[in-house]
Amino acid sequence: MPKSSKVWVVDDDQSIRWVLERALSQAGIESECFSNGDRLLRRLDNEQPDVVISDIRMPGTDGLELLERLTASHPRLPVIITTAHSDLDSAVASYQQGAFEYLPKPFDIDEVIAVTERALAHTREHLAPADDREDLRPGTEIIGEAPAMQEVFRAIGRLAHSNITVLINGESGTGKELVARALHRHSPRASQPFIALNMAAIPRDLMESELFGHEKGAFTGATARREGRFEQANGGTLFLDEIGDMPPETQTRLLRVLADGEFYRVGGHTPVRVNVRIIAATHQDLEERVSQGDFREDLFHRLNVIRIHLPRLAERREDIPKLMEFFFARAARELGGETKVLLPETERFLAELDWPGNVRQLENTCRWITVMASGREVHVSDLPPELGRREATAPTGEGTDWRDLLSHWAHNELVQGKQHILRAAVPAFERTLIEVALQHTQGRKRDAAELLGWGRNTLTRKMKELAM
Ligand SMILES: Nc1ncnc2c1ncn2[C@@H]1O[C@H](COP(=O)(O)OP(=O)(O)OP(=O)(O)O)[C@@H](O)[C@H]1O
Repeated sequence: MPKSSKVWVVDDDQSIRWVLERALSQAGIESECFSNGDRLLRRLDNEQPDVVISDIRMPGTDGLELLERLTASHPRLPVIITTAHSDLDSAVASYQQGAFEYLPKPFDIDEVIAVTERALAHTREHLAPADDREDLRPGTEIIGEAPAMQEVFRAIGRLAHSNITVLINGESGTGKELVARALHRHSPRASQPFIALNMAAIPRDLMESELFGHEKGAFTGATARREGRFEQANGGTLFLDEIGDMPPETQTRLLRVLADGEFYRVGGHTPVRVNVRIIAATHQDLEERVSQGDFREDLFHRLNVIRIHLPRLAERREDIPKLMEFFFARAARELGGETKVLLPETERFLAELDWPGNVRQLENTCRWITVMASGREVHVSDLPPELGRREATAPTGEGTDWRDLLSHWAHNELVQGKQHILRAAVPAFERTLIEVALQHTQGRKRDAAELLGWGRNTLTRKMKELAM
């Protein structure tokens, strides 16, 4: 049986040392605390712990430096890195330098104990972690302190050395492409191309040529030979977004390429060999699509090697303020003007919304506010009307001219890059007036037409057009 195990804890914050020491002792694990990395290193000359838990930021030798020295001198010693500054970079850096685990603060004590016990078991089995370190690459700008996002960061960190196929799941606008790019940037293929392709955006009959390219004369309009995305991504990563929308015949071809590592261009007879890492994403329930016969099961299993789930924004509301701060800074840079800041009540109001468009909707809202709000501080009344801010302003609606609301709406549509906005606005405008007139006349169309200033036939025709 193993001798009594010892965990060394390094943190410059005395209260954290106290909390950890107490929690470990309650779990029956012996520990010893150090206020900085240098002390621990000195002690290491004549003694050795079974596990080290170290903070990442400390005066003197910081967590990453300590980790580097420990992995060099004691490659089998598991080091758990903790950090209050939870960001993707520290997670990835920890794993790249060989950390056993990464724990963002404030931590869940049960999790700390569970991880420590795993690390102790690891030491007992004498399994050395892989020690092929890579340089840390610069910021990836994924904001996420919520536990679910920390899981995502850990997954990216753990996958940093691999070329494995990954399937990313999550609603539209949750950051799937961003995560795919981070996976690529932290992979051995980082210096090679990253090619993104959205299956939902490509017409079905062009999909195969888009993916695999075509030879000259392969079909009408194929006036020259064209490289497909697979060839462009050779050596790098191909990100297949909305994979659930891939038509069955393309699924079959994709499966073959994944199995054989080669394909034929459309109209071609010579096989083309490629080495491409696939990262796929979908907002759909692919298992469900498989069970309905809409997605090939064998392809699903090939893609579903590692799965990363991105939660809806409403499931990580605690990240909303940080995300907004980040998007305000970006919007000010891109669109000009000052960086907006939220007043506390505005922040509270925004943190409670549902955000069906997820992070993308939040980002667009920040752009909108940057252009539209007059002061630097953002009041609830400065928010776009479709966020339902009315309840939060004067309940009577007094002082809110509908033309202001309409103009807010139109600005918002244009900021989002929409076109032909009259097509959406005019029917909505007519529908609203018709509904109100009908309410006033208890549904009598003849009278409602009168109130609107139309003939009865015009009203009937309009209602039909508007499917009312
Ligand atoms: N955690 C995050 N931190 C910072 N920016 C983010 C984050 N998540 C998403 N974004 C930003 O939000 C926008 C939408 O993200 P992205 O395109 O990655 O979403 P998606 O899930 O791929 O959407 P879709 O399925 O509609 O293509 C992008 O501008 C992205 O940079």
